Amino acid sequence: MSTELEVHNLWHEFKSNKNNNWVLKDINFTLKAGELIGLLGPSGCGKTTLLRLIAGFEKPKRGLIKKNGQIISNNHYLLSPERRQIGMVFQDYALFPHLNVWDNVCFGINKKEKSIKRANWLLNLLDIYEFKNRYPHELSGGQSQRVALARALAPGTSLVLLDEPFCSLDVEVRSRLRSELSSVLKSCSASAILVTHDPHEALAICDRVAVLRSGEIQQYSTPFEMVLNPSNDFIGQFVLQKNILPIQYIDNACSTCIGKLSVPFDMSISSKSVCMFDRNAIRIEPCSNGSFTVISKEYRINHYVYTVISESIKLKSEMNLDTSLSIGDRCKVQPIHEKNFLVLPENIKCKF
Ligand SMILES: Nc1ncnc2c1ncn2[C@@H]1O[C@H](COP(=O)(O)OP(=O)(O)OP(=O)(O)O)[C@@H](O)[C@H]1O
Repeated sequence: MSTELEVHNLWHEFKSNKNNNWVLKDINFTLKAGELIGLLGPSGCGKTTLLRLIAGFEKPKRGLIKKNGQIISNNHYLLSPERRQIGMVFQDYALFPHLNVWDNVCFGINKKEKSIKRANWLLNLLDIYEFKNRYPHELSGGQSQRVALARALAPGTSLVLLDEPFCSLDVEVRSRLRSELSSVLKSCSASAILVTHDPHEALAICDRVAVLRSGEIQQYSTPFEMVLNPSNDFIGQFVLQKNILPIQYIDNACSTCIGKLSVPFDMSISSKSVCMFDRNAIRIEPCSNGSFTVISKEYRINHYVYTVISESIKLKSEMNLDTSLSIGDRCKVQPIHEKNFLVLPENIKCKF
């Protein structure tokens, strides 16, 4: 598979930042032709900035970006956005309000027979052919986003940047559209970068996921590898929604504030080690002198998710619907020993 995009040692700051306050720090990744990669991270971590650098709206302070082997950005060269052959799809659709669906999709393409054929093919592929003559205000959110995707792909684009494209859609439309996305991209032989802050979305549909935190990539791997081998506690907590607890190895046993855990002895366990486990790997029980307090209780279809806190330790526990704890109740937390407790000896640096 050839390489569509390469990002090498990319650093970025905005002019207003005077304290060496980098918004992006030493970003490195490649995108292969036909791949869909996710750019995942919490608000403010630099996802949109990275997308804007790739699109050519900003010049990087250090490092370079290559597309199909050619440099398109470095700190003294910027190929203009319209010459990059990169399509963009935004959260708010950004359709031209005065143009109908057909004219929106055909905007910016030549009106030769081949292009017209492709535009019609895309309208059919995205199931919006019947709305060809409608204006944006006559479309639903899902239909508008389909038009935006068709418009981004119409010029024969080989790379599409999608900035939180499903954010304003309701749950059902969102899940239908995102499950169609990879097959639409494959039909067009296009690669894409999908910006999202939703770990489920990124893990569900992307071939590889880059997780950003405070401008740094924490891990770039397939979803499977991320689940199997998370590189640090941030990946465990933010991406995999796991509990994290500091551990110590005392008297041949792994000790935590919720009791001893049966994890294999590991020479590399240190004072920086943590263990990671699922919400169903602990049980909470009412206990008037327990060291934890319930701070939230959320109803899910067949269980509750409780959040309990003790000093700086916050844990989440999935409990049956017959659990009678309420917010403010004291409780104790016990590990369920048959479950998996993964030890992270120390935060490991990201792998590429
Ligand atoms: N034009 C700008 N000038 C100065 N600072 C900026 C500018 N644009 C973004 N920033 C800052 O850069 C950081 C990263 O912003 P960015 O929009 O890339 O984050 P994000 O991960 O996309 O966030 P969100 O998920 O909330 O959209 C933020 O601290 C933001 O305040």
